[in-house]
Formats: sequence, structure tokens, C-alpha cells
Amino acid sequence: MKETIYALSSGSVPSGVAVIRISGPAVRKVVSSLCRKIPTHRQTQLSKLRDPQTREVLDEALVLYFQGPNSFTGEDVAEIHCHGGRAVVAAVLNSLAQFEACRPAEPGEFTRRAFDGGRMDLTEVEGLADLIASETESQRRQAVRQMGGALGKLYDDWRKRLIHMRAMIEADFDFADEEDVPGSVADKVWAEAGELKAEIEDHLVRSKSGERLRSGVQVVLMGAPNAGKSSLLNAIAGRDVAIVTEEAGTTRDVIEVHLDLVGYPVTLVDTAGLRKAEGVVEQEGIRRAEQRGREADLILWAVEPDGIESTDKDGGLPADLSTEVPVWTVRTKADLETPPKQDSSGTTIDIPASSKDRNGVRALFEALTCFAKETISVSEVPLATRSRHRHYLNDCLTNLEKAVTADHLPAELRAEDLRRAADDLGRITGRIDVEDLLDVIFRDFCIGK
Ligand SMILES: Nc1nc2c(ncn2[C@@H]2O[C@H](COP(=O)(O)OP(=O)(O)OP(=O)(O)O)[C@@H](O)[C@H]2O)c(=O)[nH]1
Repeated sequence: MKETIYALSSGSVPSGVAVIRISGPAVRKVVSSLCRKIPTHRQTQLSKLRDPQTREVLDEALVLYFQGPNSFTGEDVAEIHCHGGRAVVAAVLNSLAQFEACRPAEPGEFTRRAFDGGRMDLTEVEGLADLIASETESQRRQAVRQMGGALGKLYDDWRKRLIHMRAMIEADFDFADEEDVPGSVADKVWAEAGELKAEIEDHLVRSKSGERLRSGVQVVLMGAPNAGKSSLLNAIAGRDVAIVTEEAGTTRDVIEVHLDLVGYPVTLVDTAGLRKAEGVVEQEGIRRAEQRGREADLILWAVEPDGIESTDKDGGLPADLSTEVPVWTVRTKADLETPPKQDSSGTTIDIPASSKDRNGVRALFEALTCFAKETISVSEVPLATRSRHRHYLNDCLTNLEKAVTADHLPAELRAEDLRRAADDLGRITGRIDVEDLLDVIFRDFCIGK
């Protein structure tokens, strides 16, 4: 018999209220032992919780019961909303441990059971994980939509269309010898497959912003040592995230700060100053800095005013970076500029900013907010949000392309490519062999979810 699992599902204790969740076939037995009476399906019941052996009262709690399959996991589920004191929670968990059929849940195990029971597809599971991890308003909105099944439905619809196309082609060659089946069925199918391919391509292009919304727009601060990068990071973040000293080469590793710019997520990254470094640690820091620069959506290139001698000016922005990634020049330490320079009105954005008197920091903040908005452009249509989705969508496109263009090949082979394309979409929603993926996906969940 399947084990019944339990876990503290609310945050860390102590807290006002703690929620302990139980799921599995022994739920009715456990609940009736702890609080005598099982609540009506989906209704709350105020109960005295008692130790199953000693019958000592542990707490007075609200208990909810969801009869399977109409529950989150699809199994019988109970939730105990008790007081969130450490001793209370420990006592309730200890009581649950006394039942032979019960054991503590693994991270994400409730959701895993919901997936195994067909209550959620994989994109919904990922949406739920994203919702729990969401830090900004726009991330929350996207996650809610995905958790509600919008993305999974899109892929399921596409998959059904492909399955239908394949059925039409197979019917066409089954009846190829019969004269009354019009030969144009196949032509129509290949035209439809071409249309679907264009839809998926369009979806992939727009989904770049879905992925960015999930992970945050990557803005990387680069420049010579001592140019004022860490100070700028701290000034934009409004707190001391990075260490600032007068010594060149202070920042050795990559430092990240997650910002919520009016609802848009931005990851601002401080990096080691670029110069011809001698030491192994600094060289590695510079290698990491350049790597992050390559993955960036935007580089903020920090440049000190002329005449300041603190900077090693022998390292520049590598040429491949300045051509591949948009670069804004930020003239740091603007308070030291004499006389202050005028804003340049060239094609590159040039922003003077002083971390000391904060002049220009506001303007930089606003420019970054606009950049994040443009990069993310929150959309009402569902977008792919993970590289995993992108990977299978690309596989699907490759198979569709083969099917559509191979008009010199027998229809059986082309129909097989349609099947492969449908399977690729099935892998995104978890309808097709994804066993090896599940551990990776559920590993990100916390215990109790
Ligand atoms: N006057 C003035 N000094 C600044 C400003 N920003 C930074 N500094 C000073 O410049 C020095 C270097 O600043 P950091 O922010 O550590 O520079 P960095 O580019 O991160 O340096 P590395 O980590 O060595 O690459 C420190 O002494 C700061 O106090 C500024 O806006 N105005």
C-alpha cells in the first residue's frame, strides 16, 4: 500500500499558525485518531488534537479534509492548521510519526503525487515552483498563468493537431488504392503542418521575454579595477551588497543582487575589474566577469573621469562583448568631474552617476527600469519560460521541418516525423517519457509542497 506522507507546509516556526499537510490512504484513520471526527469534505472543523497513544491534548486546531480524488494530490488529504509554536508543531509531527503507514514527505513530494495522479502537467508544476520563487509582480503574474495551465494547454492543442495530421496522412496511405479518396488530403495536411511550424517559431521568438521574466534581466557591471562598480551596485541596490575599498582588485568573484524595478526583475551583477592580472585568483575572477558579460542582456561599462589615477587602464571591454551585447557607458564618480561633462547625445547611452552624492543614480535606475520593461514586455499569451521548453520546441521544429520539406520521401516516413514532433511537445507537458527529468524538476521544491 502507498505510504501516507506528512510535512510542515507553512514557513519556518515559530509563526502565528502552522499548516501541516497529510496525503495518502491512511489520512482518514490518522485524522479520526487525532481529532475523533473527520471533517466534511472541504470544510473546516475546530478540533482538539490528541496524542494517539496518551490522548493528551496537544493543541486546538482547524482541520480540513479533502476527499480524493478532489484534492491537490488526488489522494485523501488533510491540513491541520495549528498554533505555530515549535513545541506544538513538534508534538503534532511526532504524533503523525507514530502511525506505521505515515512517513515525512520528501521535498516536492505532494506536487509529485499531484503530477503522478494526473492532477497537473509538468508546465503547471513548473508554474507552481515559479510562483513560490517569484520575487516581483510580473513574475507572479506569469507564474499564476502558467500554473493555471495556459502554457500546457497551448502545447497540448499543438500536439493534438499534429496527432490529427498524422492520422490523416496514415488514412490517406491506407486508402491510397481506393479511387474515391481525394489525393489532396495530404497536400492540405502538409500546408497545415507548415502553418503550425510558423506558429511555433513565432512563439519561440516571443518566449525570450518569458524566460527573461522568470530569471530576471541580466545587467552586468564591468570596467577597470577601482572604476566604482561595487559602489554603483550598492547605490542602485540601496544597500551594501558588495565590499568597497580604495584597493584596486577588491572584487574577485561575481556578486549578484536581485532587484525589483517597479515589478520587473533585474539581476544586477558586479564583476572583477578588467586588467592584465598576475594572480591566479584575479585571472579567474576576470574570466568569470567576461563570461557573465557574454550572457548579459546589458553591460554597464563603468568609466572614471579623466585624470583620476586610481584605475589600471590597461584592460578594456573585450571586442566581442561590445559588439554582441548592448553597452551603456556610466561615467562613475561624477562628483569628481571638473568641470562636469555634458550628456553626450550619441547612439550609446552615456550616464554620469556619483555613488557618493547619488547624483545621476536615479536617472540610471529609471533607464534600467525602461530597459527591463522593453526586454520583458509582459504578454497575455502564454510564453515558454525555461530552456527545457525551448529545447523541446526546437526539436519539434526540426521534426516538423523534416516532415514538411521531405516531399521526395514516402508519406510513411514523413508521418513518422510528425509523430516525433508531437512527442517533443508531449515531453514539455510530461505526457511522454520524462522519468529522468522528474527528479531534476522536483528537486527545486521545498518540503511540504
Ligand atoms: N568620489 C567618489 N568616489 C567613489 C565613487 N564611487 C566609488 N568611489 C571610490 O572609488 C574607490 C573604488 O570603488 P569600488 O566601488 O570599490 O570600485 P570597483 O570598480 O568595484 O573596484 P574593484 O572591485 O577593485 O574592481 C573607493 O575608494 C570608492 O570609495 C563616487 O561616485 N565618487
